[in-house]
Amino acid sequence: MQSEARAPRPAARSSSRFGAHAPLRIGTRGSPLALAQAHETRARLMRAHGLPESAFEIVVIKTTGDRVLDRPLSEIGGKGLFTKEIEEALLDGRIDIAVHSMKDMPAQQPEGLVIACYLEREDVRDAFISSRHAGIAALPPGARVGTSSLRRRAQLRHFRPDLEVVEFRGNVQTRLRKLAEGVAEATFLAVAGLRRLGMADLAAHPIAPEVMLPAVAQGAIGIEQRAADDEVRALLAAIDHAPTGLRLAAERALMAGLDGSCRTPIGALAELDGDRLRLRAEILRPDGSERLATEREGPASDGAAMGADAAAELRGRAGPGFFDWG
Ligand SMILES: NCc1[nH]cc(CCC(=O)O)c1CC(=O)O
Repeated sequence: MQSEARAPRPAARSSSRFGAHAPLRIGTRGSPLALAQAHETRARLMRAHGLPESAFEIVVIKTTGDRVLDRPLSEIGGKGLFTKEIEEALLDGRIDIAVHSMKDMPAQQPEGLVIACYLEREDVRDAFISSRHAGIAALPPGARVGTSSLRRRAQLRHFRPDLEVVEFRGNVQTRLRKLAEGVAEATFLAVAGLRRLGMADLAAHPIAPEVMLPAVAQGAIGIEQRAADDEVRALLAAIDHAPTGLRLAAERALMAGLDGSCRTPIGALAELDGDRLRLRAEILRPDGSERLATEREGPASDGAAMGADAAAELRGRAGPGFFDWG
């Protein structure tokens, strides 16, 4: 392959099945954020392996979550609203890898697929977005706040029960338009998504995790592949950020232990300090009337066990019906 011969750091992959004539097919949703993440993944692979852009093909796949825009995600139900169609394409061999916002990924992947590669995690915080107010505490009594996230809704109502929450769906651009139209006084967006979209200036008011603990895996991009595809596994190993994987192992084990989905208000954040990991976790009643929080600290390699243990504690304290609307 001529292009590889020209590369500054030729990868030891002369027998690779990928190249300009058989590009590595990268599956992604078509939203601006998803495309930005797919482009970032491609750029990292190009750099790590000295490959030209023509060695990759970006394949856009429409998911149920993209198709149904008039109802809250929590109502459509089912797991993996943003991932099912993409995973089918992976299993069918129509794509070779899939780039995901890990926040939107169910705790378990279908048989035959794995996430073995994470890009370095971005800022994990939510940003408070409003043209008139500087933060949750500054909102006038009874103000309307737009969000479609059960977690953000519950956390907000826990902190400010007077506020009215209105349903806010659609991608980042749609939500900002609704805000400009005055449908609500404020909304929330992940700092990470805004940065990836080149809209970091909108994230002027990040919210401390103590006030709004982020969603499991917020700010992390994961790359899914067929479990048996060793060539892809080796290719991706060069761009894997291991500390991010350790943090997500803890948070995703927590979610699995709580049977978490879009319908359960869960916040979680694992942070590394050297080889120690600290996991903070909380669950809330959907109306925000009660919040149960816990923490674990231990060796970074024990994240999954810590997540499972924290989940068991919270499940026990919550009892049945905790996640039902009260
Ligand atoms: N649920 C949609 C979604 N999935 C990932 C992000 C942001 C980027 C990230 O957290 O990695 C967003 C938008 C948002 O919550 O503001």
